[in-house]
Amino acid sequence: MIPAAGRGVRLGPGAPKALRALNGTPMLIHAVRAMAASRSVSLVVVVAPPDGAAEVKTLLDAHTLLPGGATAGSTDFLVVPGGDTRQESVRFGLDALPPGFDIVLVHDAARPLVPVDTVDAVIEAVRDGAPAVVPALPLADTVKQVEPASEPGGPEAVVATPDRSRLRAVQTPQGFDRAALVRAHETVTDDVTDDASMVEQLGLRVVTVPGHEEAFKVTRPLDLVLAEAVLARRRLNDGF
Ligand SMILES: Nc1ccn([C@@H]2O[C@H](COP(=O)(O)OP(=O)(O)OP(=O)(O)O)[C@@H](O)[C@H]2O)c(=O)n1
Ligand SMILES: C[C@](O)(CO)[C@H](O)COP(=O)(O)O
Repeated sequence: MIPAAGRGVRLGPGAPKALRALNGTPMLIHAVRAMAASRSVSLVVVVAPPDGAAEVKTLLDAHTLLPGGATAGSTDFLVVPGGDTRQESVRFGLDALPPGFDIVLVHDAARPLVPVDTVDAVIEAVRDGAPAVVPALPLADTVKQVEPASEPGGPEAVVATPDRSRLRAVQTPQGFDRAALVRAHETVTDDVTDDASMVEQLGLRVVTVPGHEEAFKVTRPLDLVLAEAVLARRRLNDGF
């Protein structure tokens, strides 16, 4: 499932983030291709901006989605309208998921360049029995815990420096046993930023697999520059 219903406020004014172009192709199309590149992915559910489902269907029809130039094959596509929060969008996607799919991957449209090996590693770990799996990377920076500033723009007091060796930055796709993910979305009411933390709240085991630096999230304007540079490098190295 690809939640793609966010506005992209941090990226600045413009179309919904997932529909903005990276080297001429909408970010969402890159993300769909990244997932469809896995032989294990047989259905992609795209959660579109609430009023953009028709536009997303048109885009999916207009682009080659599968590796090797195929336009149809073992991967099917479904588009559903999203909600006001990422959590709500994922729930709408889950509600629309047909029976017969026991493993669900949730992948941000905003991480369009995730390599297929990362996708496959997540699937493998769920198949091996983990109810929830997250790709994770060590942190490049030291992290500080702060108290909120007493006035807007004022200094924040540092209260702790967590042991960085035990912290991870997590990415998507996050992989789930479908029943665990559905239960998490039925049970957890806190507003959280990722699905794995909902499964954590059920007390189920969440494990990591190695993340990838190219699976970064396009969040701020500089990330667009980086994404286009990665695509240009791939074109040079791989010839596509
Ligand atoms: N109501 C929402 C909000 C977010 N998302 C999706 O969740 C993913 C991760 O969210 P993020 O990158 O934070 O996207 P935005 O919410 O669009 O970003 P911002 O907070 O800057 O507006 C994105 O693929 C985004 O489209 C979604 O499907 N529905
Ligand atoms: C799911 C996620 O991409 C994992 O890093 C992240 O939590 C999304 O958070 P955001 O607040 O929507 O950027």
